[in-house]
Amino acid sequence: MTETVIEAEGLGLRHGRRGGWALRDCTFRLPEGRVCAVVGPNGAGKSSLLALAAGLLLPTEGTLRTAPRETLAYVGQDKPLYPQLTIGETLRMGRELNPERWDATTAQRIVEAGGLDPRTKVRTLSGGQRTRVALALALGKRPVLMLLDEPMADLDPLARLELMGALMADAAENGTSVVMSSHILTELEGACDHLLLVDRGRIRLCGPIDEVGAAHRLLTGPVAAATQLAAHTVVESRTTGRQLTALVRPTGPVDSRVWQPENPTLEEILLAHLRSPDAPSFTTGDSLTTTGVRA
Ligand SMILES: Nc1ncnc2c1ncn2[C@@H]1O[C@H](COP(=O)(O)OP(=O)(O)OP(=O)(O)O)[C@@H](O)[C@H]1O
Repeated sequence: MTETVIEAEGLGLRHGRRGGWALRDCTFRLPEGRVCAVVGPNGAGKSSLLALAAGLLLPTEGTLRTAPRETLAYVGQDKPLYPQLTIGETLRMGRELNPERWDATTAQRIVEAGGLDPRTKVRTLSGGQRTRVALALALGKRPVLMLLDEPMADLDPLARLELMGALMADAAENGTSVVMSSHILTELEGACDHLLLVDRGRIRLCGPIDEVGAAHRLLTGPVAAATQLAAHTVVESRTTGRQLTALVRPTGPVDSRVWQPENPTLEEILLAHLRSPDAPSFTTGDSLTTTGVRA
């Protein structure tokens, strides 16, 4: 079994004593070397989870273990950079703070690809340009685990493609584990191989994207045969006249004389779970087994 970069057990977080639970009962593990999409609606708990993983917040209950702090890179939504420094000075600071691991070539390449002059002050940069510098700084650290909170939100489509490509190439070349959040699945689909769906503070889906896809079927058949579905885990079912369409996790063979099975898209799987808050969660075996986080 591969090493683990994040392991949560019974993880819960309240923001402040009187706040509600931003996360509750979260148990999962993320194997090393994956590019994981953390998706979920606004307010689901994605940023809270990433901030916990980055060590910026402490759990209210349960545990969260990650790779050692000095091997993490975190880019939050607010992209904390020093506004009075130039881009060049920012990268030099990155090098000084990470003398052992700093990869100047990669950091510079990311900055140059955006046509940015290293003499430019950070405070004069646009939101998307700041994101680019923050990602250059994060990649330059040559981290074991990159935690990116909505990294693509303020990038134009070209910059998004280019930076996503750079991130993926880096992850593939160096085996970097990447965890990035978005509330727009299409932004991450294709780039990620692992999925974590967070909804109302709970983990609803967790596992390799291909396994999550393979575990679900979209069945269409007569309403009269609805009772047959009880043999499976029904995530969502909808009727149109006499026809029933259900997203299920089959627990055995499906009678193909009665049901027309299709492979749902990932978006269909996510939306069905979000529309059905009481549907059971799905976590692949490998996402639950405890192995201990790499020291
Ligand atoms: N500093 C804070 N103080 C109090 N409550 C907070 C704080 N930060 C987040 N919350 C609450 O915690 C819950 C989870 O918020 P979080 O920011 O983690 O969600 P999110 O999935 O990242 O949302 P979005 O997609 O909108 O960024 C929300 O109910 C939010 O109101």
